[in-house]
Amino acid sequence: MENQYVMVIDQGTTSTRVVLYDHEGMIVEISQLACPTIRRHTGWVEHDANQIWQDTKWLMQDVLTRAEIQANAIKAIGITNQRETTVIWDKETGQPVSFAIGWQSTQSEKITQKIKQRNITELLHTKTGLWLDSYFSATKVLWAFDEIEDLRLKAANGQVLFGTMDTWLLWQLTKGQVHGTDVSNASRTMMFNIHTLQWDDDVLEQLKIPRQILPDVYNSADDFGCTELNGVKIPITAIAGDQQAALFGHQAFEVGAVKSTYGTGAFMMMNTGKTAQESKHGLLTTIAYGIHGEVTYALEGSIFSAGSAIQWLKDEMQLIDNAQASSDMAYRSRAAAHQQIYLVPAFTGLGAPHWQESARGAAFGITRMTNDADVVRATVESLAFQTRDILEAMQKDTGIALSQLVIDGGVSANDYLHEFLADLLQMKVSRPINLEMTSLGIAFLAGLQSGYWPAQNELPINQAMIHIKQHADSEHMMQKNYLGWQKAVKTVSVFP
Ligand SMILES: Nc1ncnc2c1ncn2[C@@H]1O[C@H](COP(=O)(O)OP(=O)(O)O)[C@@H](O)[C@H]1O
Ligand SMILES: O=P(O)(O)OC[C@H](O)CO
Repeated sequence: MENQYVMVIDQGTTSTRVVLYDHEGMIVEISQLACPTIRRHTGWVEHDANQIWQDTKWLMQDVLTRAEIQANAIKAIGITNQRETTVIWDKETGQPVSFAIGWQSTQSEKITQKIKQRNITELLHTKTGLWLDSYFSATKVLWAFDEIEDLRLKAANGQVLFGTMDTWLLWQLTKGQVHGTDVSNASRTMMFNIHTLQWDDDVLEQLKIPRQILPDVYNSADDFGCTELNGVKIPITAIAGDQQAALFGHQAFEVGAVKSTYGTGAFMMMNTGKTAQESKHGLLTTIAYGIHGEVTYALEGSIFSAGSAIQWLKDEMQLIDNAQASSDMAYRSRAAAHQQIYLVPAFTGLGAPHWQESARGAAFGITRMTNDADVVRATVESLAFQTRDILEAMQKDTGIALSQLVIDGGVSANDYLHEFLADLLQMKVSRPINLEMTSLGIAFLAGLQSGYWPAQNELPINQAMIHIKQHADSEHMMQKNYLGWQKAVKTVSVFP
């Protein structure tokens, strides 16, 4: 395996990255471009799918150049991606019919409300494991059908194709040969039956979405065809949603193993093994990964605003010059300890466990003494409070009392967040030195399928971790703080 690498395409909400991994599971090279967001109206979050494909192609070349290797050193490619984000494109021309509709986008909110009135929420939930919300792809497709001339007809005639970001990139990489996705991504569309592992005819009939626009569904580790890079044919051997890939990256293979990933959003996931455990507390039942025709399920809590709240502090509020500064500033606020304030970042509604898509953000407890550092601290802390909401729901659903948590993703580099999480959750919280668990996970899946690694239990374990334990005297204060947060969230949920 010397001089051979696995190439990962990690198409996230904030950036697109191409990463090379070696046989020890170490990053050899990484190349990254920002993924610009288009905001045509309040609440809309879109991307230019063509631009993402052009950037991906460029990054694949750039990473080879930086690593000074040839394409024939790449054993296999894996794709991982922001989930739910919806692209529809013309089958003949390959041109998207509009911008990609981002997972955070609320433009299909009215459609979602209308469907809610039809009392099919339970049916959708039972079959897909998801709670009806504009977050998932199905209502985004319906929005496009309503808004784009003739699109419904073209879909019925099989002239257009639907895909999440993985499907779009796979179609491009294989020059239109493969229209496919994997079970983990399919399970986020609200059209896929997580029990039969098929697109669900009842759901499609209820929503009036024609089956022929949907991709073929593969295992997460599977043979997805080949792409040509500098004249060399390279197999694409894995696809998985970014959150599921991160679970795999942590090697959270045991039932009950949990991770929380802080990227643009934050997503806590528990491996529930072969059981599609239904949540009674607002979590999602989803597919973690599929290998050799067998799927592993997970419970998931989805937090819509994490890194996006940090970006808001930087871009709109201009309280920090860069994301990294948020940690020092939060510490500065705590040192001054004016008062506990709460910032509920419900910019695009609230996800799990509240599912209030019309909720909007608010700040509570502001006084004449409140300053910029306090707002930054409250924003960083809001990520931890939301994590506790999910953790409590997860413990109630499963009866499993967690004693530690592993975290990853760009925002988990924030030392203040890391320390505050340990205190608030009253447990040891650990983050790996390599925060790119998403790309590591898809490298593992691609490497397993291509024979780069022989078996799941022989994957390299080289994750140096930073561990933080709760402060001995923090429990009482944190309990008080958390009660304040719960009141704040409740208020936001009923406003306006
Ligand atoms: N030290 C930090 N503190 C807080 N946020 C950070 C820090 N470093 C990066 N971020 C945030 O992390 C996010 C990017 O994380 P990443 O995992 O790359 O996201 P994605 O997968 O959604 O593209 C950005 O929103 C950025 O603002
Ligand atoms: O871009 P991320 O890493 O926040 O991930 C987005 C999720 O996949 C949305 O469900």
